[in-house]
Amino acid sequence: MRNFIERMRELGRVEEIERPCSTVYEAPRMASRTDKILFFHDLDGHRAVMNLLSSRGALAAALGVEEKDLVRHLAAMTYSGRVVDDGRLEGGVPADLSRLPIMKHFPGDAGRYITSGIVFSRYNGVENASIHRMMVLDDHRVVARLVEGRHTHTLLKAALARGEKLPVAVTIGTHPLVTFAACTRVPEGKEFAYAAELMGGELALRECENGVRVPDAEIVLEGYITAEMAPEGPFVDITGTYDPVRQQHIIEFEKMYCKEDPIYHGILPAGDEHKLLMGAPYEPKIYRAVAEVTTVRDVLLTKGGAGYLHAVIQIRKNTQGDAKNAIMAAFAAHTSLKHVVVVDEDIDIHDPHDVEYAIATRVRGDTDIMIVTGVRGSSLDPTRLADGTNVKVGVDATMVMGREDEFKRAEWP
Ligand SMILES: C=C(C)CCOP(=O)(O)O
Ligand SMILES: [Mn+2]
Repeated sequence: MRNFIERMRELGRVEEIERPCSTVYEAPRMASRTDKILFFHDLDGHRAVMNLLSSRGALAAALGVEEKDLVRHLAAMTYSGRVVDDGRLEGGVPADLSRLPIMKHFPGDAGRYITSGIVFSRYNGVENASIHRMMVLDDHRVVARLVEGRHTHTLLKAALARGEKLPVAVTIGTHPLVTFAACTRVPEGKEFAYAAELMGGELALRECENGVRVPDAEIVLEGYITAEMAPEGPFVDITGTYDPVRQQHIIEFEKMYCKEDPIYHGILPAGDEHKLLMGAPYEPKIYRAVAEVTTVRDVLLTKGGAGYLHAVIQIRKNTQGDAKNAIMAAFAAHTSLKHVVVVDEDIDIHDPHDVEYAIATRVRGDTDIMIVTGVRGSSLDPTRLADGTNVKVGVDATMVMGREDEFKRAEWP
């Protein structure tokens, strides 16, 4: 992470905050007003960064590609990087969360939340990595939101069924591409290989005392997810609304490992970094799925759609029904997706006005809108029903094939 910050410094993308700042609302509010990296030198006495990866430009820079090639580049990945064994993680001390500048973000949040913690777990030979929001209970315990049916939850269930706890190590302050890999729903056990591939081919891992392996990080918290539960939330998540209280599992930390003068990383809920990390990993997945049914050009999860619920897909139609097939492929690739608009190649998917123009001139409400009811939607969408189902809408905003001349915008020679 330090190398990445240094590179962003050279690009003029880091704002140094030398004055003392508070972890309660002040730092989160400052992060909401810029997409530059904020480097706090005194966040309640500690060093911390926010907005580490808060623009597509930053992600492209981290990957060493042009922004316009981002989705195509990611869609070509094969989850095939190499993991290098770097021995044991040394220097652990008893866990003490009071030594970290953990923030309270919004007034109605139930407490302080770790928002960038990657939960690495290992059970029965299967390893997983994913971010979970974690509400602090005391100096060594948090309660974590584990979405049912996802990998961490599945591994936990397997451990609990055998009367065991799930060994985990939570890292804070990793290279942003490692974080990006952890935010991607890869096939089971492929997170390290994907992170290594994104990083250029290799990723070194160290093993904690409980057997869990972790990449380089500013802070590592080692412990177990237990059978014990506690109320978690309310918490402002990706939509900027309060996600309600649920009973969730408690993580008990026994040890922590810190670099010298560690740099804590806080992700602002519903901020640009959160949107990028939660949404952008689905763009290549949707790209690949749509490529199976037609010629796909580009995919974007829009900021207005909370970076997570709305997709715009640019295709070149080969047959008249292609846009509808693309809609179905997208919903299958990202089950939390709610609304999707499919456009032609002449529409700039990064320009909301252009997308609206396509909707205005290429959509007939009776034939071009697909409504799917009773499907699994995002647990974070305020319109979901209690059973988790929701309604999805697909909009075919492409020209009718064979009648292109009637839809094409006039141009000067
Ligand atoms: C941050 C959370 C709770 C992940 C949301 O996952 P989803 O319900 O699958 O959209
Ligand atoms: Mn996984």
